[in-house]
Amino acid sequence: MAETASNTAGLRGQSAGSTALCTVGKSGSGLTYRGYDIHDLAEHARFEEVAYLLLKGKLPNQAELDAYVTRLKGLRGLPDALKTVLEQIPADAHPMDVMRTGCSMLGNLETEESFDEQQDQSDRMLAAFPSIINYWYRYSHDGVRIDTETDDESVGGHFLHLLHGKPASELHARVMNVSLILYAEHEFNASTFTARVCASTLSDIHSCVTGAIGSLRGPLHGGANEAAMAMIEDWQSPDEAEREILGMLERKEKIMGFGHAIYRESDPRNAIIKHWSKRLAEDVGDTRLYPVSERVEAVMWREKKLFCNADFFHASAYHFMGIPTKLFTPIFVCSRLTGWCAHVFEQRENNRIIRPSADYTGPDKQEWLPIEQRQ
Ligand SMILES: CC(=O)SCCNC(=O)CCNC(=O)[C@H](O)C(C)(C)COP(=O)(O)OP(=O)(O)OC[C@H]1O[C@@H](n2cnc3c(N)ncnc32)[C@H](O)[C@@H]1OP(=O)(O)O
Ligand SMILES: O=C([O-])CC(=O)C(=O)O
Repeated sequence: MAETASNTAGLRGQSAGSTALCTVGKSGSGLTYRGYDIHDLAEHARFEEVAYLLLKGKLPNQAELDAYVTRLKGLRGLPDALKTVLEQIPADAHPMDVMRTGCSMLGNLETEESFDEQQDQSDRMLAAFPSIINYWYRYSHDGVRIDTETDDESVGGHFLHLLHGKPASELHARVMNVSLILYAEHEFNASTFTARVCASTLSDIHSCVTGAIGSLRGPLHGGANEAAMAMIEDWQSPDEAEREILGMLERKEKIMGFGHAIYRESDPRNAIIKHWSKRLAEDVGDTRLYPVSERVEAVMWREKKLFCNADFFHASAYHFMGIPTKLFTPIFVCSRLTGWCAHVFEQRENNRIIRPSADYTGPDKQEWLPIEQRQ
């Protein structure tokens, strides 16, 4: 019997292809999108500019950005057949399942007939995904059929407007903008790799994105922001949080929102979203969740030298903006969609079907047994 090659588990450290889209942790902890540093993008850019950068290959000039924002605004409406499907999905469904179904249904109604449509299809999903999730959420939870075609200038503002039924405050729109930028792209992470594998079979873009949504759903990946919130929400004080974390570490449980497959010392997105979480905590007068989060961060570093990844302070930041925990990972979808689609384009440009080999660990050759002789 062949031996398990444990050093290949999770394909860690192995190059599985090349990309011009993103660097992750190349010199310790760096993160760039097409060469632009994440700090510059989070400080100066609009998410729509970053989407343009990833999807069209360069930063837009003002006229191009204006036209792109107008274009996205015009793509927010949902076909009736999609609304009908969303209305069938129960309120207790997981919103990531709703996203997966919504994307797949959109692909049925507006099928990508040729790869020449890939840009248009990506723009459509970028504009329509906040509509899909919030149409379902508001219908199933509040019994209202919302008009998804709002006039908000940004994807993040559109999302919050649909969710709360009123335009987002300047602070909330700003934080959503930063959050969507931070989540947009991350090289060959699990969901993006899923999209690329699917693209490599020359499948359609909705299949690539639907598969990626499924990969992002899990708590070891995008689902960690939601899982982190579920972990910290009941802790009443930093001392209680410390006791609980020490207990979890003792029991060898995973602490959601910590650690990373690539970064070794820090995740550069953490300091950025942490800053905004603090601003939001001040805004809502929080004296519990933010201090609890900071203590968890300190204890994890002290005990395990494990650092917060992008997800941990997203939990408190989203919570302070009144976003229900179950909608955290769908927001990640609305952002990472841009990275997924850009990777699909890149895969298609220089395609070879992705098909690695495996080290066999099963039994040696066996004798065929007729069914009546089997135990
Ligand atoms: C947007 C994103 O997707 S970011 C990732 C979001 N996911 C999470 O936050 C879930 C919690 N974190 C994890 O499960 C992991 O850190 C992952 C999945 C992100 C990375 O997994 P790996 O690459 O296998 O982690 P890595 O090799 O660095 O693990 C080293 C050790 O630290 C431990 N460790 C890593 N993360 C954690 C954690 N969050 N809590 C407790 N222990 C951890 C591992 O169990 C491993 O211990 P071992 O050597 O005794 O088995
Ligand atoms: O890169 C990864 O492994 C996980 C991921 O998507 C991210 O951190 O944004």
